[in-house]
Amino acid sequence: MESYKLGKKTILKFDSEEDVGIALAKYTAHLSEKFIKEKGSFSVVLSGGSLIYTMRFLTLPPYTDFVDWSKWSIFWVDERVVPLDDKKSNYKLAFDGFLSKVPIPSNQIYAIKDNLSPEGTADDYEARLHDLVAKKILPLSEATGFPKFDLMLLGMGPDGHVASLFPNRNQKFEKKRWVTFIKDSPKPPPPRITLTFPVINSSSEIAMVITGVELANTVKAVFSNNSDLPAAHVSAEEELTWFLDKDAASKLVKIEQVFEN
Ligand SMILES: O=C1O[C@H](COP(=O)(O)O)[C@@H](O)[C@H](O)[C@H]1O
Repeated sequence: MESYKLGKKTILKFDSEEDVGIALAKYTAHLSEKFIKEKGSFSVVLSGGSLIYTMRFLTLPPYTDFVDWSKWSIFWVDERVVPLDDKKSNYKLAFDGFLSKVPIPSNQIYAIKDNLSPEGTADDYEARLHDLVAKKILPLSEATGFPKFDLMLLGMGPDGHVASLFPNRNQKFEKKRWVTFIKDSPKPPPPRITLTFPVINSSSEIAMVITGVELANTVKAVFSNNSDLPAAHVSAEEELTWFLDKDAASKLVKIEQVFEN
């Protein structure tokens, strides 16, 4: 594994997707222990896509035994506005691949309400976050005033999108809302909701989990000078860690060069 760190950004490069998954499980379990010790709870925000498969090692020993799952709460950085049992639902993907295998209390799993319009779904999810803030279950960032999650686990699409913030759509410019919606996502299904950049970037820790050669050009573009791709706008209050396998990192001539840009 190669590791480069500058300020709040770390890039880790692994030999294989499996090595990324093993390291991601270790990292997540370590943060779970740290946050539970510090504040008694651990809020985790999931993406959909390939991330859930890469998280598979967390559902196996030793993590199944020593992680204090009772203190976890689960949110989604984006969700497709489809029924929760639809195979396109990010909730269903996470349930089948992760949540059904670990004992996180069901009342701490914050899925969308799946019987509303995209606008209504975004409003409802935002209102529920406000409610959690009012009940002091979710803190606000002192720096930004937006909700502060402990850990956000993000993937990236080949077009450089993160969450449901796409290159040629305006949602990525949203500065006030916590949750917004999109009705014409370039990647199906078209109706989605998404946390906004001010919320994403108020997270304590963010992991960008990127594997596969099909993302190599996008990784290179994200790390190039003045990239305007959504993934280039991700930052964290404490630490942003990029987990790359060697295929995803294959177009970076030298990893340390990304810090020179
Ligand atoms: O549509 C989505 O795509 C991204 C990236 O998915 P991947 O399969 O290329 O890893 C995902 O992060 C997002 O949550 C999802 O809704």
